[in-house]
Amino acid sequence: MAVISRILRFRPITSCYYSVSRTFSSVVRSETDLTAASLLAQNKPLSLRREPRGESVQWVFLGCPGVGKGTYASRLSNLLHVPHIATGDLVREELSSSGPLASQLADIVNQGKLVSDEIIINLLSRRLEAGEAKGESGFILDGFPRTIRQAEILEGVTNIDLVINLKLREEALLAKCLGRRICSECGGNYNVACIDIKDGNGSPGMYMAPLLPPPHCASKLITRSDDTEVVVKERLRIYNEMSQPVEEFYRIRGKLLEFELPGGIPESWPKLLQALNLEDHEDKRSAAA
Ligand SMILES: Nc1ncnc2c1ncn2[C@@H]1O[C@H](COP(=O)(O)OP(=O)(O)O)[C@@H](O)[C@H]1O
Repeated sequence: MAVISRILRFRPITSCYYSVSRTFSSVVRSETDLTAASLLAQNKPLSLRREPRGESVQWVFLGCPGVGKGTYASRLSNLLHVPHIATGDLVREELSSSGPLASQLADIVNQGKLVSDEIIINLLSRRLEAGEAKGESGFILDGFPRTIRQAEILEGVTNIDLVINLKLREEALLAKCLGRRICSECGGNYNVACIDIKDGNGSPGMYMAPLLPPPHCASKLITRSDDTEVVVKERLRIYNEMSQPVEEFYRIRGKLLEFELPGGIPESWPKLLQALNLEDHEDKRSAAA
């Protein structure tokens, strides 16, 4: 089983093998050590040997706020039996705790800014270590990496198989974010926005039905505090500035699969499965459960 926090072996240019036991977080902290981060910073060749991890995928979802990363990452996680790890969820869990980071994080998140690489990597490594202790293998990351530095660190500690870049027409993104609702009891994600873009100027129309909650959740819906118009616009701006370069990072490494969402879940899910060569997967009907 290989997760990021396991023992990694690096082959530096001297050609002898070093065995470096590092947690993901220590890669960031110790800049002078022989780590993936420092080798990358010095432009030294790095060869990473991983232990076999069976069939578990190590995938990443990229895409603007509101595009639907959580929806499709969670469906694929059910289908492929690997954990869906959303760094936004890790940040929100920390926010709702009384931990020392909570008030510092609230200010950052409510302004639509990015949390520091160090904090996010600490949260992620804690989550990966807890998963490893439970015997998890593989992952679908959602919301990480979001900066080139995060992508370099991730690339330095493990091999990402595939990066799915979800795209949605810009007119729909803001409405999708503003329509997001969460059930305060079961945590279910819904969307009350009804996107109905008419044909025009040579572009086809697009319809995305709302994703309404079942009756027992309907009276318990809440809106994320960072899903206001001002904050969503800032998050979209920051995505374009800080996270879009991550797409290019993976494109030049031949790992990027671009996927333009053709509409809502009924149209998009089968097409995504097709693009991933999973259309014949036996569990696909239960994936949405
Ligand atoms: N990889 C990351 N790096 C820095 N900040 C992050 C990261 N992931 C999540 N966050 C913080 O958590 C917030 C919510 O993240 P997320 O739920 O992924 O939102 P979005 O809907 O914008 O994709 C972000 O606006 C940011 O403040």
